[in-house]
This record gives sequence, C-alpha cells and structure tokens, in this order.
Amino acid sequence: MRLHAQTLSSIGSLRGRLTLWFAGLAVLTLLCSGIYVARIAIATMTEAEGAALHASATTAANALATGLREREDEIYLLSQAPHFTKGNLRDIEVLHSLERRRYVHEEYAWLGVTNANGVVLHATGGLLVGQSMETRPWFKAALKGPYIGDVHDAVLLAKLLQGASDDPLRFVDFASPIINRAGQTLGVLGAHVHWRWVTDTVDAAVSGRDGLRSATILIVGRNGAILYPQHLAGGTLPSFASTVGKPHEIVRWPDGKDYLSSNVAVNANTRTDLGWRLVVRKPLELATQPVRDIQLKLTIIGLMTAVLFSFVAYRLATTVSRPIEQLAAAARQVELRSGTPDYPTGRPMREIAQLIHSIQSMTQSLLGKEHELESINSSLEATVDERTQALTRANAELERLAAQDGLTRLANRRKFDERITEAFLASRRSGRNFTLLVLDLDHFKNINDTHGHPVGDAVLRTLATLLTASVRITDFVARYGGEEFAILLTDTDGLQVSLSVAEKIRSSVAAADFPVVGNITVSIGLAASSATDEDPWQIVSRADAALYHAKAAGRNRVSASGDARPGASAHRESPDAP
Ligand SMILES: Nc1nc2c(ncn2[C@@H]2O[C@H](COP(=O)(O)OP(=O)(O)OP(=O)(O)O)[C@@H](O)[C@H]2O)c(=O)[nH]1
Repeated sequence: MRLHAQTLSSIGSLRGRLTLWFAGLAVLTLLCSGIYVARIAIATMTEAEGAALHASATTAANALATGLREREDEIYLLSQAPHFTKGNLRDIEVLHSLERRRYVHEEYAWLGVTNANGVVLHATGGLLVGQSMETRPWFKAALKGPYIGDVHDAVLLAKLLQGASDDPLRFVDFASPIINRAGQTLGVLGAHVHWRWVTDTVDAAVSGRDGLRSATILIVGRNGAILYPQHLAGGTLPSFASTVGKPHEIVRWPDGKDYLSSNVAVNANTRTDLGWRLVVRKPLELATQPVRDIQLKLTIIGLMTAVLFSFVAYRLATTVSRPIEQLAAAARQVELRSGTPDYPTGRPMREIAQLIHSIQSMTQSLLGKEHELESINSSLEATVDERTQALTRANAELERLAAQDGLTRLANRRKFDERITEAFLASRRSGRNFTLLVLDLDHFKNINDTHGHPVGDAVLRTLATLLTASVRITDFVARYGGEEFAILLTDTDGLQVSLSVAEKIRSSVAAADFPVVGNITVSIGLAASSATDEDPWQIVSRADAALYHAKAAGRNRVSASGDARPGASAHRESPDAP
C-alpha cells in the first residue's frame, strides 16, 4: 500500500512525468518507425520474392515451351522424311527410324506409324502393331495436320509399358500426317511422350534457384485443373486478380493459406495451343520470414533502446527537476516559517535561475510585509487594550454614578430599589427577616430658607456620613429622595432590636453638632419584613406610614409599623422617644 502510494507520488512528480513522457515518446517513435520499416521491408521483400518466383515461372514456362516446340518439330520433320513419304510405310527403314528416335530420346514412350485407316504398321517395341488407332484423338486430329494432345492416362499401352512405379502412366501425344508428293495422306506418325519428361523439363529449368526454396511449381491445364505436382493434381487453380501485367500476387489457395504466387502462360507457339500455365507459389509466411526475423531483432533492439532512453530521460528529468524540487521545499519552509529557506545552489538553467531569484525577492518582500503587519497588529492590540481598559473604567464609573447619589455619595433610589428587592427575595428563601427604616429631616425647609441651599446640602452630606457610621457594615444606607433616607437592617431578629437601632440613630443625629445650623432632628418610620409580604413595596409602604405617624406625633421620634397587613394602623413608638 505504501509502495503503491510512493509509486503514485513519484509518477505525479515533475521528474516522474518527464521520465514517462520521454520514455513514452521514445517507445512510440521506435514503435512507429519499427512498424514503418517492417512494412517497407515486407513490401520490398514480397516484391523481391515475387520477382524471383516470376522469373522462375517464366524460365520454366520458356523451357517447357521450347521442349514442346522441339518435340512437335521433330515429329513433323520425321513424318516428312523421304522414306516415310515415298509411299511404302511398311518399309523396315521406317521402323528403324522410329527405334533410333526412341533410343536417342528416352522421353518417347512409344512411336508408331499407321496407315490412312489408323492401323498401326510399325511401332517401337512392336507394340500395338496391327491394332487400329482409328478412334484415338491423336490419329483423328493428325489427319488434318500436326497435333499435340493434352496429357492423358495411358489407355492401350498402360499394361504394356507400366514399370515399377505406382504412378499412373501418363502421356502427351504428338502426331503428324504422312503426306506424299501428290498430297495424298498415306498415314499418321504418332508419338506418346512421357508426362515425366514435361515435369522434368519444368523442374530442371528451376532447380538450384535460391528463391525457390520452399516454393512449389505447378503445371495447370487450360481449364484451370492442376496437372502437376501429383499430390495437387485434380485440384483447381484459385482465381488470380489478374494474369496479365501482374508478375506476382498474394493469393489465398483452397487450403486456406496465403501464397505469394506467379502465374505465367506457356507460350509454345506450337500448332496446337495446349493452353498450359506455369504457376510458382510460396507460402507468404515463408516468403516474409526473413523480414519477420529482422522485425523480431528490431523489436528487441527497440526495447533495449527504450530502456536506455528511459534511463537517459530519468537523468535529464532529474537535472531539470532537482532545482525545482529544492525550490518547492524552500517555498514550503517559507510557508511553515521553519527557519531560513534553503534555495537551490549550483548552476541551474537560466529560466529556473530567474524563477529562484523571483521567489527569493517575493519571499523577502512577503516576510517584510508580514513583519510590518505584525508590528501594526501588536500596536493595534495595545491601543485596543488601552481603550478597553478606559471603557471598562468609564463603565464602572457610569455604573457607580448610576447607582450613587451625587450629593451625599450614598446609594441612590435606583440602587435602593435593587437592594430591597434582593433583600426581599433572600428573606423569602432563608425565612430570616430584615427591617427598613425610612428617615426624614424635621423642618428642613426652614434650614434652607434660613441658611440657604448650600447649607442645606452640607447638612444632608453630614447626615449621610453620620448615618453610615451609625449602622453595621452589612447594613445598607441610601438617599431615598430630597431630605429622606432609607436604611436596610439585615438579619434582624425582632422589632425590638430594630427599634433600638433606629432610636440610636435618631439620638445620634439629635446629639450631633451640624455646621452652621447646630442641632437637627430626624423622624424615623420603621417596618419589618413579613412572610405575608407579596413584594418589597408593601414593606416600603408600611415604613412610610410609620414615618408619617412619627411626623404626626411631633417629630424627632421613631415609629414602627406593628402590622404588616394593608389597612392596619397600629404603630409603635420607641420607648426612648422625647
Ligand atoms: N438644601 C437642600 N434642600 C433640599 C434638598 N432636597 C429637598 N430639600 C428641601 O427640603 C425641604 C423639605 O420641606 P418639607 O417637605 O416642607 O419638609 P420639612 O420642612 O422638613 O418639614 P417636615 O418634614 O414636616 O418636618 C424643601 O424646602 C426642599 O427644598 C436638597 O438636596 N438640598
């Protein structure tokens, strides 16, 4: 799997691609040129082989034509010899003449002379003497003139001449009329020539020819029937595309194989045209065998060259790709910010050197811009931090101001509302009560009127300080509005304790010496939380009512709401009230 991945990755690399391209191109070029050369070689070879076959066929055809013409002339001249034409065909000289011919030319199987009625008068070996040839084609044809009969199996002589060979005895007939000076036909001179003479003539004409190794020479009759060789005899010549002007061609024979074949007519110019043809054929695969041998060698050489090309291509690709790979690694180093990038050294190609130079410049410019950006970023972060802190401070101040009374620095009414709500909810959860004191300056209007508002303000500030100092740190003091203050006493166990605290406050105020105005007094309304309260405002309402009661009772006193229920009016004043 890992190997597979490595192979894929190396194919995907520039080096791999270049190697593949070079090697592929080499293989393709060699393949194309190999195929082209092979085609030309096959065509040339076929042409040369075909020409050799044609030359052999022509030579054989010419030799056969010459032989046939000589035999025809020989028989004709003999039939015109004086001892034949003088009138006495029974003359013993006639027989001697026949015997001499046969002795000199072994191809003659039989020579004989008939009278005008076809009865054999003389014959070599005395064969068939006295028998009638009246119905034999050669006799009938020769009455009209010199004649050559096509090859045929021996009929009358078959038994008389059959030798050791099993091959059927076959003859070609030659015959010529014997005509005296008066133009009278005296008889016929006939000769049976062994078919073997014909085939030997053909074979002898082409024997020893280099181009004919593995080739077969055939004699074909007028009707296309194969006459020779014996193992093909009886078969039919396949159709040639053209028998004229085309010395050779590739023909599919009845055995299903392709043969390079040459088909030549035997132009004997004899009085009887036998219409024979000579065909020489050679299996195509044997004809082109040398080319295929060369093709195999070319393929092996091509493959070896392709391997060599691939190696050279790999080396070339490595030379080209190495600086690019190093450059890619350097770019990766820049990307990952892993130290100083290692740029390719040495003497790379001009274009690659330019690329390296450009990437170096780009990297420097990029890193410079990045540093610039980083410093801008960090100063921006510092500014944002600073602003955030200022904002936080401003928010805190705003928060404080929103919850603080500007004059006395005590919690304001809004803050008071929050705290009494919290105290109310906590009391509900814990079941522990808290107490609310509502405190109002007595006759404050007079102070303002007599000493002016600034003095009134100073009184309010002093009172605030006094109130804060008079309660526990866990208690809560707020300016409720105007000259009215509210105090929340947490975890109060009973009304009595709360009343004592309120009384202590009241007496502290009454005993204090305020600047300019001297003594002042306050009235205090007190209400304790109750489990029956539905909201904190019910407690405020009871404390207000108690304050009203304290004012009404003469001021400078503490009045407590004894009943939390709405509509209840029972109030208790503190026992220390003046
Ligand atoms: N200087 C000053 N005066 C304030 C401030 N807030 C309210 N006052 C004054 O407090 C006075 C309250 O007057 P009143 O409501 O008549 O009450 P009082 O004069 O204290 O009379 P009783 O409460 O009935 O004893 C008014 O004159 C307001 O102007 C403040 O912040 N500063």
